[in-house]
Amino acid sequence: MSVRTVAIDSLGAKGDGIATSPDGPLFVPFSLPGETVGVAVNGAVGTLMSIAKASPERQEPPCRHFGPDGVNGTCGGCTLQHAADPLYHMFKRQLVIDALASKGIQTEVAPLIPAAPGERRRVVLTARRTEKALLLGYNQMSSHHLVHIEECPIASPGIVGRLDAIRRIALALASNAEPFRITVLEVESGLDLSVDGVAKLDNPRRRRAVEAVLALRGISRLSVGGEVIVEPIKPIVRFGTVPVTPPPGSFTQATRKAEAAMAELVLDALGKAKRVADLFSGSGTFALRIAARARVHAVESDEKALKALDAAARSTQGLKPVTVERRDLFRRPLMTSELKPFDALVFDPPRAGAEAQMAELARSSVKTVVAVSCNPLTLARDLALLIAGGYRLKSVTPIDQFLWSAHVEAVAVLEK
Ligand SMILES: C[S@@+](CC[C@H](N)C(=O)[O-])C[C@H]1O[C@@H](n2cnc3c(N)ncnc32)[C@H](O)[C@@H]1O
Repeated sequence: MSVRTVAIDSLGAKGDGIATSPDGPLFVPFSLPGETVGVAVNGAVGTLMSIAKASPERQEPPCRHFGPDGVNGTCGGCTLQHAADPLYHMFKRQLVIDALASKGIQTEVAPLIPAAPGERRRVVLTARRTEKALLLGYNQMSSHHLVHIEECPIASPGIVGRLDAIRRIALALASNAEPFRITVLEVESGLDLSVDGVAKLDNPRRRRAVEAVLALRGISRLSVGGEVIVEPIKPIVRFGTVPVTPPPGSFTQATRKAEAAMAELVLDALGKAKRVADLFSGSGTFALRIAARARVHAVESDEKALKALDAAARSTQGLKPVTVERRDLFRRPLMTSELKPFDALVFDPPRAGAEAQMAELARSSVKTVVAVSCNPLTLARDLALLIAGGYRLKSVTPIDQFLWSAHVEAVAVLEK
C-alpha cells in the first residue's frame, strides 16, 4: 500500500471520486470532483486519508455514522452525505443521462424529483448479539462489519423512534452471535418487522419474542422466515386509496413520496386507456391505483404479493375489474398475441430489467408503454429494444428514492 496525493476529476457510477492515474482510474470513496486528497492506495481503490483542497460543494455529513471518521466506523448505508444538494442532484440525473447515452438514446431528461431526510418507510437492518449487547445497524461499506446505529437521518421518525423496540425484539430472537436481517416497514399502525436468517425458533425464544412485541407499542406484526409470529394489529399500506396488507418482507417502494411521484407519472401517461397490463405488479402499487379508472391485468411471480393484490381489489368498492396472473416473466413473457387486448402497459421489473418481455412488447401494438425502473443501465437496454421496435420515447423522469446512495429510479413513457 502506498500513500499518494491525487486530484479527483469526476464521480463514478457508485458515487466514488475518480482520480486519473498512470495505472488507470483510482476510486476514492468520500471524495468529490475538484478536490486534492491524500489517499492510501490499494490496487484501484484509494482510502481517503486527508483533504488538501476541499470542493466548495462538500458539506458536513448530517449523520454521525457517515464517512471515514464515523464514530462507530463507516456505516455503509449511505455513500454521498458529503455532497451538497446541487452536485448530488446533478450526479443522480446524470446517471440516467449517461445510461441512456450508452445505448445511443439522446433525449431530454426531466429534472430529478428529489428525496429528503426522514422519508424512508422501509429499511433493512442487520442485528447481531454480542456478549455485552445487541448490535443493530447497517454493514460497513464492502464489509461484514456491523455498524451499530444510534440515529439514521434517512429513516422515518416512526422507525428511528422505535430502534430501541426493534433491539429488544431482536434480542429475544437471537440465539447465537450470527448476524440476521430485519426488514422494517412503517405501516399505518406502526412497524411491520420481517426477520430472516435467524436460527430456527424454539419455543422459549418464540415466547420471548411474542412477549416483547406485546409489551411494546407500535409493532404491528412480527414475522420470522415468512411465518407470522405475532400480529397485534393487521399491517396496512395504502396504494392510492386502496388498503393492502403486504406479505411479510415483500417488495414495497421505499418512500411514500417517490411512490406517489412514480404513480402520478404512470397515471398521467396512461390517460384514458381502458385496458392496462401491469407487469411485475408486486402487491399492486400501480395496479390498484390504475383500477380506479381502467381494467387491469396484473402479472407477477410472487404468489403472496399477488394474493395481497387480489384480496385488496376484491374488498374495495368502486374499482374496475382487476385480474391477476402468476407468471415468471423472464422465462415466459407475455407473447405479442397476448398483448393484443391492452391499449397501455406498465412494467416495473427488478434490477435485471425485462429483456425477454421487451422482444414481445416491441412487436406489439400496445399504444402506450410506461417503464418504471430502479436500474438506469437495464432501463436503457430495454428502452433501446422498444425504440428499435418502433416506439417513440416521450419522456424520462429520474426520481430519488434512496437518499445519499448511488441508486436512482426513473419513469419513461413511450408511444407507438
Ligand atoms: C421493483 S419490484 C416492483 C413491484 C411493484 N410494481 C411495486 O411498485 O411495488 C419488481 C417486482 O418484480 C417481481 N419479479 C421478480 N422477478 C420476476 C419474474 N421473473 N417474473 C415476474 N415477476 C418478477 C418481484 O416479485 C417484484 O414484485
